[in-house]
Amino acid sequence: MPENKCPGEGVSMVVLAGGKSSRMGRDKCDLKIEKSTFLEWQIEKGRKLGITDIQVSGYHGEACSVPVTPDRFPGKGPLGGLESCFRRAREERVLVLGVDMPLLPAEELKRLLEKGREKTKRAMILAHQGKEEPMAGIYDRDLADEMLTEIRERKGSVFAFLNRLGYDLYESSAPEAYFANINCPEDYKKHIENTGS
Ligand SMILES: Nc1nc2c(ncn2[C@@H]2O[C@H](COP(=O)(O)OP(=O)(O)OP(=O)(O)O)[C@@H](O)[C@H]2O)c(=O)[nH]1
Repeated sequence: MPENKCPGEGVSMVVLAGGKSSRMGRDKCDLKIEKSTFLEWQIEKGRKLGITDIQVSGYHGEACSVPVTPDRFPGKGPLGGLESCFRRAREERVLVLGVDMPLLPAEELKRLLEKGREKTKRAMILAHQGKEEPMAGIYDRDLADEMLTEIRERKGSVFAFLNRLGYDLYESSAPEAYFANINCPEDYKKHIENTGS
């Protein structure tokens, strides 16, 4: 088979951008990194990978360069966001990326996409030094119904869902800083503001 030149071919993307941002005290999507907002910064990574079907999940703000999909069941957390977006995704596999992992480079997502082509389970998530990141993963679009069951009948925890489902890991050896979750003002100061980004 010829090598796939475009890493994002056959893949949709969902940027998770809902929730309360309660630890940050303001919407994390609107924080700045290199003159961009976190939200547009993450969307741009999908474009760089050649993904054309990109949705933003649950964003409460006004300006966004791609379609925003509201949560069908608000308050159900990230799984609720994914459930809504997966129903609209055009491709069978979906790259999921949290808005609060802005330091994860497109190159690392490219590797995840490549590894994801060999996945044996219906989801593959990124891991780093034993820490698993379900908000950076490749998921099958047809998981939407099972996600709905998880949020209707259980607590809707992403990890509980994945444990029930079974999932593959892509264990990354990239530098630790790439995996920073920017959740509170201290994280922002430490990883972005004070680094001159
Ligand atoms: N669509 C959608 N996304 C969510 C929801 N809750 C969290 N997220 C996203 O999931 C990722 C991880 O979110 P968390 O940091 O756990 O939660 P948060 O609400 O953003 O922040 P905290 O209130 O500080 O816990 C982020 O990309 C959020 O934007 C939700 O209810 N709907």
